[in-house]
Amino acid sequence: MPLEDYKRYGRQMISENFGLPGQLRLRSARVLVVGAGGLGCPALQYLAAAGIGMIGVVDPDQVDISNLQRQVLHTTAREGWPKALSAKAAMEAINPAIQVIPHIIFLNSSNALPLFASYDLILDCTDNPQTRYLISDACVALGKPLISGAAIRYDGQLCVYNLPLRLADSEDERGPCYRCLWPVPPKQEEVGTCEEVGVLGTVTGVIGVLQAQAAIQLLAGLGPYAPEEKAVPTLLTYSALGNPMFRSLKLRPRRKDCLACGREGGARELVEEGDYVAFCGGAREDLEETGRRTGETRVEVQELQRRREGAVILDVRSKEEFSICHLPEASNVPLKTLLRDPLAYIPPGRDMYVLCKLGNDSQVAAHALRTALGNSAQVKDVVGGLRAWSKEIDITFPMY
Ligand SMILES: Nc1ncnc2c1ncn2[C@@H]1O[C@H](COP(=O)(O)OP(=O)(O)OP(=O)(O)O)[C@@H](O)[C@H]1O
Repeated sequence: MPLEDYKRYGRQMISENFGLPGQLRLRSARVLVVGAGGLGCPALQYLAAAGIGMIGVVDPDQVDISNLQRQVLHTTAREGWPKALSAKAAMEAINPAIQVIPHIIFLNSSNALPLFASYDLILDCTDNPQTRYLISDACVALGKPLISGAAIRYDGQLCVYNLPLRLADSEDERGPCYRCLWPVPPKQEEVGTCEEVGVLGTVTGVIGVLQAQAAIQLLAGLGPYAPEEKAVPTLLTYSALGNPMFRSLKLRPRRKDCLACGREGGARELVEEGDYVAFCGGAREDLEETGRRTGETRVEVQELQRRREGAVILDVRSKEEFSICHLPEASNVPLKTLLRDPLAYIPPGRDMYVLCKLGNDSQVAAHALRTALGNSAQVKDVVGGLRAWSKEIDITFPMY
């Protein structure tokens, strides 16, 4: 190990059971982080600082100002950069001795297996169920441990899937995979993104750092991952507003009937079939094909602008979002409240325009209102929501 590394890593090397062997294991490790967003940034930051020899960063997205509240490797000056390159720049500024490999690609079933093959360990720092299933299946197919994080609103989760249980010998006994725990994907309407339902930067920070911590422990063989121990797979949940904030659940062993890890070659077949979007309920834009979007019942923001005077405008965002900004004529009934009793919100005989931030929730709300009314064209939803309004009608309207 180069002389300067003794100084750089001294504080962690003197920690009990870490030593020079621990540092050398980190130095020769290859870790792949999928997603350089809210979870990926803190995870990458600590992996880089700790001296992981080779770190791959997968993300096709570009840095946006709305990312900076939590995606701590990116900067205002790097707005518009590919996140993988921005992360690389930040990580190399912390630690120039490591190798950072940016992959500016969307992970899919064609590229996952060849990409994962060159790494020892995978971190899932993404934000959508189809990618989570794909990453887990690819890890099972290649026998790689998967450190998975998730965070939304004030809550987060951490789990190490496909965990080798006996690290000292070659017996390939492993803990459950993502599909063992979640054989059925969540319903689309239950999956909220950070953009839709919000997240605190510190919450993604806690979980991302815990992912890096699990990676370091696993690679250096510390604590529950020490070679003489038998690792116990657990699901750690974190709730910033909870008491206690952390809970740890011991996981059941692998499911014998798991489609991925329950049968030889199952995971590889799943990756090769590549049916992840359909498995998770189709692309969200599929709402367009369900018949909810028709010329008669969807209007562009220009039409809302023409008809806003005297019209009933129902804004179905949360009360917090409504308090940030709203059209002066609009009244607020959050989607969840509206869905409990849609009929209660319909003004007799007047046209109603349903509005939200992006134009997704308003479709769901308008559909519920029309169904309650017996398919009336009286209820219309506004394509593109307030984002379209702020782009096309009023550029001074705040967008968040
Ligand atoms: N299949 C995938 N391949 C590579 N990266 C992915 C994939 N799916 C998601 N990601 C990345 O994971 C990251 C998740 O970050 P985060 O949850 O903070 O959301 P975001 O998309 O950056 O922000 P927001 O939801 O606020 O728009 C994103 O940068 C996204 O591009």
